[in-house]
Amino acid sequence: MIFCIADILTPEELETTSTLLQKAEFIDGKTTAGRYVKAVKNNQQIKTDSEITSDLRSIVLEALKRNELFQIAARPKAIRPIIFSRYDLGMYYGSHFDNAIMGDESISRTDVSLTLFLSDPDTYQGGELVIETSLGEQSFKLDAGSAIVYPSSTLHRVETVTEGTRWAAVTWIQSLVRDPSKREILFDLDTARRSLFKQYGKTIEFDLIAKSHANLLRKWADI
Ligand SMILES: O=C(O)CCC(=O)C(=O)O
Ligand SMILES: [Fe+2]
Repeated sequence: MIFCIADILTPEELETTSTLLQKAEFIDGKTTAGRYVKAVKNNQQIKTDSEITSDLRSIVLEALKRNELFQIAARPKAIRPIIFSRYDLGMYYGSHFDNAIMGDESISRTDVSLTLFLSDPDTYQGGELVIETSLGEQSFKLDAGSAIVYPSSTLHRVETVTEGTRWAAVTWIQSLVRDPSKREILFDLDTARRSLFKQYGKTIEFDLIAKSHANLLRKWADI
């Protein structure tokens, strides 16, 4: 499933993030691209070994940790170090899929990809994230502070920016539940369980759904 998650960052966090990004140093995005992807990657990425980057990463990581929808949609086991990217006029990231395994010393599998949009969509033209799905191509350009999570197995691209600058944060998640269809079942049960509890409290129906959710999670989680 593809999820759009609104307002991951608060307006204050968004402002701090924008201020820090303006001061950050950027390098060619090709430096972190694999052999085949280099040819289609034309963007800038923040230098990772700086205090600004660790401050930016903490803000986004904290925001992801407290976001309930992100937690139940992705079921994160590990989150890769967040990359901040910048697409100026003419920049793009052509069609590609993300590496299945990432990292050197600490490696993780990429199950879910995430883009957190950091620019107001009115401030740039182009720059849509386009994902190939079974229903055809779907194009996303979200509000600043909102994120999209989608299966890392998809082909996707970032359209050329034709005006302004597109800022974004991207990362990859190894999920506790590797199979997207199993994640979807757990997501639905979790949503139903929460809604039942909110409406009727701890009823027998709530208990049965909550128990089934927990038992499937126990069956499917790879720890
Ligand atoms: O910036 C985006 O929306 C996606 C970037 C991307 O696909 C990647 O870094 O692999
Ligand atoms: Fe990608």
